[in-house]
Amino acid sequence: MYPIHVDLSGKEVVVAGGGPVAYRKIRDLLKEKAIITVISIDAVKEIQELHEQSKLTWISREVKSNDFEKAFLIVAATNLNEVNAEIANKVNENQLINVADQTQLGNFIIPSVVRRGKLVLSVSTSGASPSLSILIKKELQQMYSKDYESYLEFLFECRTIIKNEIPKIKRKALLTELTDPVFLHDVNKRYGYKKTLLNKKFVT
Ligand SMILES: C[C@@]1(CC(=O)O)C2=NC(=C\c3[nH]c(c(CCC(=O)O)c3CC(=O)O)Cc3[nH]c(c(CC(=O)O)c3CCC(=O)O)/C=C3\N/C(=C\2)[C@@H](CCC(=O)O)[C@]3(C)CC(=O)O)/[C@H]1CCC(=O)O
Ligand SMILES: NC(=O)c1ccc[n+]([C@@H]2O[C@H](COP(=O)([O-])OP(=O)(O)OC[C@H]3O[C@@H](n4cnc5c(N)ncnc54)[C@H](O)[C@@H]3O)[C@@H](O)[C@H]2O)c1
Repeated sequence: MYPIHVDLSGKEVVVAGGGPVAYRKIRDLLKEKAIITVISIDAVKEIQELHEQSKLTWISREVKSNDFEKAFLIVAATNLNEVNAEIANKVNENQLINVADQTQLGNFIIPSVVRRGKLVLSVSTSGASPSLSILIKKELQQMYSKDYESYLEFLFECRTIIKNEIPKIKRKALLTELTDPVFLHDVNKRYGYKKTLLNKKFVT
């Protein structure tokens, strides 16, 4: 599987099933500002509440074959193997589909994720062991402190200045210099560096 990070804002997502597994996926999809429709005979109370708050649309019935036509991304998470398999069979080859109980029938896997602002660390075992993914995620949570969030903002700001203001030939060295670990914890060093960078822009 080819790992990519996809922008789901404003995209139509259809989730089949309304149990705890569907809800876990929905919670993360909502953070991505996807437009979510849940089609499920019944649904856990969290999904019902999200529907009442107009944060998603829950249609309370069995899935039908044309429910998925307009979806950019589909999650098949009913508790029935044959229903999930039928959904995978119906979608067209340009749609993204995750099948919660039969990975091989879908074309993407949902990883375990650690977020530190712009830093996104995602772990997958290619379906071999979700439990190991969770364990590795916890190790990464320990290794990558919350400091990374503001550090990434600093890196982003500096890189934007470098890309916009510094001639191409000088960029690579500056971009490499930026990843010096000294900037991770020392906010004053970040401030100093940014000032130097802004000065450089006028002399180059
Ligand atoms: C990471 C995470 C993302 C998420 O779902 O948000 C995720 N599973 C999580 C939790 C979890 N899943 C399971 C348990 C029980 C313990 C265990 O069995 O180990 C727990 C633990 C718990 O619930 O605490 C059981 C399980 N999972 C799958 C099957 C079906 C099968 O294997 O065929 C079964 C057996 C069902 C049964 O018994 O019938 C399938 C998949 N689960 C995946 C992802 C994909 C592979 C990821 C990878 O490549 O590693 C994949 C292939 C499909 C997919 O969903 O894309 C999320 C952790 C979020 C976090 O906390 O970070
Ligand atoms: N991928 C994962 O991370 C993972 C983890 C654990 C379990 N699973 C698998 O995911 C599936 C769902 O787990 P769960 O605990 O949420 O199950 P669940 O039984 O709690 O919920 C199933 C949902 O599917 C709905 N449903 C059933 N048939 C339907 C149909 N024809 N049309 C529409 N909705 C229908 C039910 O109303 C219910 O809301 C199971 O097959 C389980 O083995 C996947």
